[in-house]
Amino acid sequence: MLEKIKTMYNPTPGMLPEKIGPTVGQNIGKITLPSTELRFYDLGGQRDIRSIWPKYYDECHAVVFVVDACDQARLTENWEVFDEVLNSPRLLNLPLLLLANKQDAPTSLSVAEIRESFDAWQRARTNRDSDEPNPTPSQNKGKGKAKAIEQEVEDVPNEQKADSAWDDGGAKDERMASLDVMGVSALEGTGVRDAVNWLYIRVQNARKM
Ligand SMILES: Nc1nc2c(ncn2[C@@H]2O[C@H](COP(=O)(O)OP(=O)(O)OP(=O)(O)O)[C@@H](O)[C@H]2O)c(=O)[nH]1
Ligand SMILES: [Mg+2]
Repeated sequence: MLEKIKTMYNPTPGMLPEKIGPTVGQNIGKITLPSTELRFYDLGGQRDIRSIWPKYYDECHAVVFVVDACDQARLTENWEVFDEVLNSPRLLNLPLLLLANKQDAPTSLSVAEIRESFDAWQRARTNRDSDEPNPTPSQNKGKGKAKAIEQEVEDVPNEQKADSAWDDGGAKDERMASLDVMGVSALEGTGVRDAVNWLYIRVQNARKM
């Protein structure tokens, strides 16, 4: 994606798709637009590399999350990761764009399907969460209700506790309602200018506020 952006906006083209390997660490790119320079930090998506993402959160002005719209088998994993990004307090007020990549491929999910997949994943999680504090009578025997609830609270990982204690004033819900999803093909370049324009406008607007 970043290499395509470089090719489309810079005098020196970015790497050709066949030369691109998995991103280990970061790739940096810069494009110049009227009265603005956009600097991109492309971070690898592999599991072990994701832990470096938060190191970039304080400095960035917008986030673009690229999903492989052909890889349906990994969508659940994808949404788990995306949800973490979405809920990172340090990113909460920044422009966030979800890109459904590989729109050139016949098997790719459309923007509408990607959005629906995320919504469905969220609904399933909400249902799961509301089902959880429901121990079976045999599990509950002798413990009493209060004990059972206490146990559940203890089971919540520390990170999650901090997260739920943190009051975002409804910002998460607002973000979900206004989440922008766009279709792109990093291979063919379709949708890439729309995505860059989106970033350009949103970053400029955020600056004015
Ligand atoms: N058909 C199609 N294939 C693509 C497109 N973009 C990337 N690919 C292919 O998908 C594979 C992974 O591409 P990468 O650019 O390495 O993906 P990435 O998201 O940067 O992966 P990491 O760097 O590991 O995070 C490669 O085989 C690419 O050729 C696209 O728009 N269309
Ligand atoms: Mg990469």
